[in-house]
Amino acid sequence: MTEPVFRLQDVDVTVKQGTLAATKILKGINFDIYEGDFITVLGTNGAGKSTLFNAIAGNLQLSHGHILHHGTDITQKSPVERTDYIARVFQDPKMGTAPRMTVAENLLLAEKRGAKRRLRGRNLSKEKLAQYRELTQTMGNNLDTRLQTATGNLSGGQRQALSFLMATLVKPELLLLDEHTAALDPKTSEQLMTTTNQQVTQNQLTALMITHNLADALKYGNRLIVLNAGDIVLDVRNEEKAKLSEEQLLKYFIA
Ligand SMILES: Nc1ncnc2c1ncn2[C@@H]1O[C@H](COP(=O)(O)OP(=O)(O)OP(=O)(O)O)[C@@H](O)[C@H]1O
Repeated sequence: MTEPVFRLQDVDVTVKQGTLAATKILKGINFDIYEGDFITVLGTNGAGKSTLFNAIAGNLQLSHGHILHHGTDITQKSPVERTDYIARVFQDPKMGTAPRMTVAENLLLAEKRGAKRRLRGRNLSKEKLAQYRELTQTMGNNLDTRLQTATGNLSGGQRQALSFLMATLVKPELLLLDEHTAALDPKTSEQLMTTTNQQVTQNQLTALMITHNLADALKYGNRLIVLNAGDIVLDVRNEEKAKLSEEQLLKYFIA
């Protein structure tokens, strides 16, 4: 197998809250992420899924272990430095977009990822708007008709679709999807999940997607992991993943 894009080596994350004793949330995680992997991430509440994302994105310090990016140790790199190659979409539609800026302005800002971020003026050329219209049409939820609307006035589904586009406009080396459809109604959630799958597979994105939906975890991606009490207890790919059933997965959710 080729070299992983990201490698987690013996990763522990320990947190201390106030006077309480320190708690180890991630326990000796060893995990390789390969280019083109689309990994669904399952686990009970509190298993450590978001903590895993926070560790990868640099929002939480490791108490032990290393994170490598193409073999280079990035353990001490800040979250901002890591945004050059890691993008994230959160569960909350309010995160990830600037509410007072229009859809088009948010997209323009997203284009600056990895480069100077300052938005010089807000002059969007006709060509740029046409390009954004085409791009937003791919989400199939009328976002293309709201390019000049302030993001704060969008529906939750449109705002999540915009967050997804912003995270992927400049292709990240790793896309972290943190239950990004969970706050949406069933129909909108399914629609965003379908377009997510299309975009991830068509653009050969490398992605981790946390979900509590067993059917989605089985249906999407080439690989599936289950976290339990801070450790990866199942890691399957391709044929092995295709053979898994919801019943087999349910075993991991019984205390
Ligand atoms: N910064 C922190 N400080 C203290 N405790 C934390 C911190 N981050 C996470 N925890 C605790 O670590 C445990 C794992 O949390 P985490 O959010 O990673 O779980 P999760 O698997 O994403 O759960 P859920 O499915 O409910 O979102 C929880 O008990 C949580 O309270």
